[in-house]
Formats: sequence, structure tokens, C-alpha cells
Amino acid sequence: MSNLKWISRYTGRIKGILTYTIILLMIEKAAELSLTGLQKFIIDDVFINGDFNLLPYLLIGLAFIAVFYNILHLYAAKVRIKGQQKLHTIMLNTIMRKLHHSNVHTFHQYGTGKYVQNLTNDVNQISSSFASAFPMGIMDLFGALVISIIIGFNNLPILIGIMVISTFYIVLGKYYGPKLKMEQRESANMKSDLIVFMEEGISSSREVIAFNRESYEKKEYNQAFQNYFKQIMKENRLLNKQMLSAEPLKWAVNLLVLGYGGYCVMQNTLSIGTFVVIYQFSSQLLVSYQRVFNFLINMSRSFAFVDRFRDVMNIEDEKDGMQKLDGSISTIEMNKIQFKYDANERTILNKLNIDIPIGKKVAFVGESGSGKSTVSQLLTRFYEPTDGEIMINQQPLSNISRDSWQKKVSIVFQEPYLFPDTIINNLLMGRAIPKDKVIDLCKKMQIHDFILTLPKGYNTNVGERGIKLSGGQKQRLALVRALLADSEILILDEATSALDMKTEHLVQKNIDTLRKGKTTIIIAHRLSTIRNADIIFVIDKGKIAESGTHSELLKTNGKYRELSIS
Ligand SMILES: Nc1ncnc2c1ncn2[C@@H]1O[C@H](COP(=O)(O)OP(=O)(O)OP(=O)(O)O)[C@@H](O)[C@H]1O
Repeated sequence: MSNLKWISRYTGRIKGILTYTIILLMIEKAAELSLTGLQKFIIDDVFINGDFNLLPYLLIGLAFIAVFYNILHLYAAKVRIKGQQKLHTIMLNTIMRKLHHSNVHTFHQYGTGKYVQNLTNDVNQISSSFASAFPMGIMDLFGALVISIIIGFNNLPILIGIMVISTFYIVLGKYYGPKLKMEQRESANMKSDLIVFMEEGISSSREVIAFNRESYEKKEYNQAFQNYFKQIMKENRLLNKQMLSAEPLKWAVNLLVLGYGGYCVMQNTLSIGTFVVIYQFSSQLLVSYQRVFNFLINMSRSFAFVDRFRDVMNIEDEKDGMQKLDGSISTIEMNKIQFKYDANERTILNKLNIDIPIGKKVAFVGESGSGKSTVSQLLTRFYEPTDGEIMINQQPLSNISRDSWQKKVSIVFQEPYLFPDTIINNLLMGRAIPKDKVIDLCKKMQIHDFILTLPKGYNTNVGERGIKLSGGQKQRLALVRALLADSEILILDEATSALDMKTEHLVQKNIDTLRKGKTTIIIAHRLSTIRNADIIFVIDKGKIAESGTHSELLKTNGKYRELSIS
């Protein structure tokens, strides 16, 4: 599908305001042209033919049109910007929706910086091109048409001459348009790479300092910036070349009108008034042609941004099911689950079969890299199994709507994300929960006393990604946040790993009490936290090596025993 047809699904949604803008701009153009056109009557009828009675009417007409033109100019600009903002909002909402529904794997591969670039620069460029530059281009095209008719009607040879010279604009446009589009796309890609580089540099600043990589990072950044700078210079050189090659055309038109138009005046085939108006119109015609030419070039440049926007919109959406989950969860089975993070990468889970008991404390243990977190990522549907099926209440999880599944499951990660907001807002996450309940849970998660030591207590801002908090404090806040949801299934993926043994023990004991009768899945390295689990699954190389209670597994002398000794 062509880019123009593709983008019309968005521009089509503002067609009302777009049409209105175009009509306003065309009336504005007509008013502007009549200001020049009226001069013919002042020169020919008033000054040359001596009909001075006409002068006051012509001057009042001129003043009226001038005021009308100015008011319309301001109003049309306001409507045009409104249309641009509307398109901007539509596209921004679309890309945000895409962001939230993108396949996690592709999303991670694409990179945050590129998304930021799409959200800011590309959407801006597209909305300004299609909702603002496009109606302006139509206005210029309309102006060029009207002027051409007026000149052609009064002196056809001059119009033909201007048209011939102007065809060079089209030739130039055809020559430079595709080249500029290519350079523009390259510049946009390099700019987003640079933003990605800067974003990664900021996120990794601690590692950069710790590993003394500052000069290396600086060198890499300088190199990336130099490349971007060279590319921008290349693009500008091309732009200047195109502008310079258009300049002699202006002079050719001026000379044509002055020479041939002057000759016609001397031959009495053209009145002085018409000559003056044609001279002014010929410059305006050329400006209109130039604007139309620039408009076409800019539109072709905008298609480079459409290309990039289209790339994002083409990212595969997460698969979603249609079925709602009514009632409580009674069974969770993982049947012959096969999983690879990428088609070309190695198998992580290999024909994994698990029957997760409902209402129990379930633990996953195993060596680092054995696939424990991957199991939780599949249960939360961050990823879909490559093969096999997760069955919930005897129906495939893939058939269940994400929305209804997410209401049933909560997860706490080892490194939880906290928003740069207050503690209370990070805990509530927009939910209406009584403060007493929040405080009670904070006490049970051993974080309330710490919060009270902060200058603004629960209203203290935690900073970017919770930078003002320790790893253990962040983990305890994330536990409160998840426990407030009181989900049927709670997954704790190394969620207490940063706590000291004593605090971890207290936190775990309270979680056990709070979650009594509910399914809690714990992934842990410290076996002390899961010793009392109803069932422990030992994962080894993507398979269940053994399962049972702590005492049962110790007796088997297998993997679990190995793990508990090491
Ligand atoms: N996003 C990813 N893309 C590609 N491979 C991944 C990804 N996440 C994990 N892996 C790989 O999958 C394997 C299993 O990882 P997983 O995180 O499930 O292990 P784990 O048992 O939880 O380890 P740990 O105890 O160290 O957290 C690892 O070998 C890892 O390299």
C-alpha cells in the first residue's frame, strides 16, 4: 500500500477541519490577489482615463479587503493549528496504544530511544506536514492557478514563457525529491541512534564511572555525533544546491515580463495598469510555484517520517484472546511447554509439564539460568510459549483476554520499577484504597517506620526509578503495591532478595499469613524463604527435575539437596 493511502487512515479522521482550513486559505488567497488586482483599475481607470470619481470607491474597497484579509489570515492560522493538534493527538494515542500492545520481544529489540523519537519528532513532523503544510500547499496551488488564468487571459505569450521557465522547477523537484527523502530518512535514523546512545549513557552512568569508561563513552559519543553532523551537512548541501539551481529561474521570469510586457505596452496591446499587475503577479506566480515546489519536496521528505511511523505500526501486536475469565481460577496447568526467546536462539524451556496447585504456596528453585523467571514471564503472558499450552480452568490461556487475565495475576520483580512520584502514588497506582489498609500493609512489609523517617513521609517523591531508595526498600514498596491488588495469583520473582535475613523472614511470614488460601508462586535462591512451601518445583535445564515438599526433596538426594548444600 502506498504511504499516502496508508496515512489517510489518520488524516481521514480530520477531514472536516482539513477541508474547512483549505476553504479558508483559498478565500484568504483570493483576497490577497484582489489587493494586487485592484491596482489595475486605479492606474488605468483613475490615473490614465481620469475617472477620479472611482478613486474613493476603489480605496474603500482596498481598505475593506485588506482588513478582511488580515482577519482571515489570523483565523485561518488558528484553525490550521487546531487541525494539526488534532492529528498530532490522534497519532500520539495510536502509537501509545501500539506501545502498550506490542509484542514484548520486538519491543525490547526496537529500543526505548527509538520509541521516544517516534513519539516526539516523527509524529510532530507528520502532523505538521499533513494538517498544516498540506492545506498551505493547496492554497499556493490555487493561487498559482488563479494568477495563471489572469496572466493568460491578458497576455498568453507571457504566461507560456513563465510556464516554460517554471517547468524547470518540476524537473528540479523530480531530481532532488527522492534524493532529499533518502538523506532525510538517514538523518532521522542517525538522530534516533544518537538519542538511544545518550539515553543508554544516562541509564548506565553508574557503571560508566565504576568501570572508568568515561573517555571511551565520550569517544563513542563524539564519533556518533560527528557522523550525525556530517549527515546533516550532506542533507543541507543538497538542499542548498536545489535552492541555488532555482534562483536563476526567478531572474529569467523578471526579464521576460519586463522585456516582452514593456514591448506590448509600447505596441498598445497591454495597458500600463495590466502591465504593473502582471509584473507583480509574475513574481507572485513564481513564489507560488516555488512554494508548491518546496511543498512537494517537503511532502516527499515527510514520507520518510511516515515510513518510520509505519515501521512502528507494523510491529506485531501481542496476541489476545476473546474469552473472559468468569469466576475463580480452579486449575493452572503448563502442558509440554517449549520456549525460545527468539526463533534462532536456544530452547529455554523444554517440554515443561507443571500442575500448579491452587490456593497453595508454590516455589520454583533451580540454578541460575535454569528458566525459573521464564516460567513467570509465560504465566504473566509477557511472552507466549513457542509450543505447548498453558491451560487455565481447562481452557487455553491464549484464548483468554489479556485484560481479564491481568486482573487475576500480580507479579513482583527482583528489580521493581518505581515511578518518579510520591510513595503513596506508587503504592496506590491510581486505585482508590483506604490509607489505613496501605499503612497496615507497609507495617507488615517492614517499610512503614522507614517511610515515617522521610521528610514528607508517604508524600515523599522517590525520584527517577526510585533512585532515592535502597534495593531492599524498593522491593518492600513493590510488595505492598502488589499485595494491595489482592490478586488470586501472586508471583514473587526474587522479590525479597535484597532484604537482610531477619527482615526477609518477617516479611515472608506476613506474606504467608496474608496469602493463606491463595496461590502464591515464589521464585527464590535463598531456600530458607520457601522451606514451608506446599510444593517445590526444581527446574533444571528448562525441565522439572523433581518436585515435592522440602522434607520430601531432601530425602531424594537429588538436585534440591545439592542446591540446599551449596
Ligand atoms: N529476554 C531474553 N532474551 C533472550 N534470552 C533470555 C532472556 N531472558 C532470559 N534469557 C535466557 O533464558 C535463560 C533462562 O533465564 P531465566 O531468567 O528464566 O533464568 P532463571 O532461572 O530465572 O535465572 P536466575 O536465577 O539467574 O534469575 C537464561 O539462559 C537467559 O540467558
